[in-house]
Amino acid sequence: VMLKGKVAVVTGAAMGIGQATTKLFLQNGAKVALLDLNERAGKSVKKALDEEYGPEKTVFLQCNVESDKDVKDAFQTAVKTFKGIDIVCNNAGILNEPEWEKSVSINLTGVIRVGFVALEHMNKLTGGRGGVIVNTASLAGLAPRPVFPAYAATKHGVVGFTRSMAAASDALGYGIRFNALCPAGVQTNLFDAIKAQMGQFSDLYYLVEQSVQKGILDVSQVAEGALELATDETKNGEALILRYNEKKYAIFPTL
Ligand SMILES: NC(=O)C1=CN([C@@H]2O[C@H](COP(=O)(O)OP(=O)(O)OC[C@H]3O[C@@H](n4cnc5c(N)ncnc54)[C@H](O)[C@@H]3O)[C@@H](O)[C@H]2O)C=CC1
Ligand SMILES: CCCCCC(=O)/C=C/C=C\C/C=C\C/C=C\CCCC(=O)O
Repeated sequence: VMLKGKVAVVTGAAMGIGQATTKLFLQNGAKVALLDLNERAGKSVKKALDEEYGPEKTVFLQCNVESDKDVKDAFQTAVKTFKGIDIVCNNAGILNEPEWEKSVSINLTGVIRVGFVALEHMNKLTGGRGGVIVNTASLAGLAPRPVFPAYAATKHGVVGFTRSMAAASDALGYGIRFNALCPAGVQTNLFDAIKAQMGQFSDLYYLVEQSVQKGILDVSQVAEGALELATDETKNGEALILRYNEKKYAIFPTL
């Protein structure tokens, strides 16, 4: 129970990596506010979690990370319900090359929006109790990926935002750690829909097939990575790379 007494907010919590992270955090004693656009899936997950952990451990809040009002309202309700926030998993994301502007809006603008709203509540300088923000980027945030360039751009943005906020937090004394999770392919709905979502790059689908042949991650492995970044107090401004049978921290050039 590494998270006893802690309160977490997870975006994109209704499915995939967000749902697995929510479950692992609950198993470790945290209370979790589940934020997701998909109300039906969110309510159904909440119902299942109520049976396993008790209704007081979670709250589901419908929230579109593209909406300032939704995000502010959801954080306010989470703080009121659980008396503060210690951990935020900024995880909601899509992969849709034809709708690249929407991808930027959710994957990058949404992560920045949620990060800044979280900061208002968690910043030690303004009455918060500090904590940690784990942003779900991707391996596509660290290396070029011809199979989905716009998605890769959003994820590079997430890594850059995370590392910059970590440095700002250090310099200003927010008491908040910022880390990025960088997984390779993970078995989720997003992964299953990949070919159609590649749009004009779908001729490169064979590269995805080649990569997948080596193996693909389970959501539980990514959730373990999120837990490590959330609990290891020595990690700030780090990017944790998760690949099939491999886990390591990214080494960045000092410029
Ligand atoms: N599946 C994979 O291979 C990998 C996924 N990732 C990243 O992990 C994160 C989670 O992805 P998965 O679990 O695979 O996807 P998923 O599609 O299984 O789940 C994503 C969740 O985010 C929610 N969501 C989508 N747009 C939203 C919005 N505007 N506001 C609030 N919630 C929204 C969805 O309703 C869904 O519940 C994403 O950021 C994705 O880019 C990173 C590396 C690999
Ligand atoms: C290796 C990049 C992993 C990016 C993972 C991600 O964020 C979403 C992936 C969704 C589906 C595809 C899954 C695995 C294979 C992905 C990319 C293969 C890249 C091949 C290449 O660019 O050479």
